[in-house]
Amino acid sequence: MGRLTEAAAAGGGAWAARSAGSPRDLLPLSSASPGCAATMASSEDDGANGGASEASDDREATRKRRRLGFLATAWLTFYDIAMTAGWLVLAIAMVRFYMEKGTHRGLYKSIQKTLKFFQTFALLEIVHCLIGIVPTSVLVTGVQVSSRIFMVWLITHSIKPIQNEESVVLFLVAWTMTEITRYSFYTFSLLDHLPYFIKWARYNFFIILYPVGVAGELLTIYAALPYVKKTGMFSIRLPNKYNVSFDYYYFLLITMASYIPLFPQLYFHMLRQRRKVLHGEVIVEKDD
Ligand SMILES: CCCCCCCCCCCCC[C@@H](O)CC(=O)SCCNC(=O)CCNC(=O)[C@H](O)C(C)(C)COP(=O)(O)OP(=O)(O)OC[C@H]1O[C@@H](n2cnc3c(N)ncnc32)[C@H](O)[C@@H]1OP(=O)(O)O
Repeated sequence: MGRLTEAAAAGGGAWAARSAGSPRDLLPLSSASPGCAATMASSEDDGANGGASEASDDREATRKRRRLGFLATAWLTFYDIAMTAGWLVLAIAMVRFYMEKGTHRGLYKSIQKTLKFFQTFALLEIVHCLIGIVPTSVLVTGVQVSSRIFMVWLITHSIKPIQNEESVVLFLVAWTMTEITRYSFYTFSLLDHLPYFIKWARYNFFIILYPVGVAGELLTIYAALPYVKKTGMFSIRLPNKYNVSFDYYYFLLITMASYIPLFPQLYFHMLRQRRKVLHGEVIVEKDD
């Protein structure tokens, strides 16, 4: 499935190799890595394999924490609790706003500070991958986080006339539901008390929320196009002393087009994670 997935697989493998050292841990569990053929083995139904699978989950979690080290675990626990709380505050603020005003107009303005703070704070996820305290691929996380930062700062914050578009509500709702589930999943996993419904939600909600979020993002960028064209914002015209030109309007068109190759990679990556985590499928890598 192309480069993002390969990088994700490489990231997972590197994590296992870096942090464990036993031959079993050196096996990357993610799908197709470069030079490897992947086959599916063993499967179990959602939650059906109760006892044995939970016991092995617990052992795996304990092993993982031991590998992580106290400081990294403490930091990630703090980070995940803070992020869960931040996105929960955002969800409550959105629901309250809508119940009080009965419209989405003005919603973005009322929650923008919290949104900007917590979404920008998510840049640390790239750092977590880079320093190796989480086994996620830098590339997958980088694409995910940078597209959000781009939406928050270079689109919604910078282009005031689009802040009341319905599409903004679409991605806000999709992001908020996803992040509450995702960060609480990480928190409870680190604390070794992961309720099954959170695990289920983490690996099922995205099936709907990802396309909804992407639709919201693309429609918002689309709505921004006329304004960007008219004002020439963030564009550099020739002639200038550096002899460089940049057209934000075309940049936005290219960004929208880049969703076509990139989004399916993220989506299929999550579908594979879902099969692995919920159905216990192990992707066995075979050397060529
Ligand atoms: C400058 C212009 C840029 C323009 C770019 C244009 C690109 C366009 C394409 C991008 C489209 C994105 C659109 C998007 O913004 C829309 C939405 O988000 S809509 C809402 C729905 N979204 C989702 O569901 C997002 C899901 N995404 C994710 O879950 C992650 O972001 C992702 C990086 C994709 C997940 O990757 P992965 O599955 O590999 O990681 P895991 O979360 O499973 O983590 C792997 C293991 O690491 C542990 N981990 C990770 N982070 C933590 C943490 N903070 N604390 C503790 N542990 C952590 C995790 O538990 C896993 O461990 P294990 O495997 O042992 O269980």
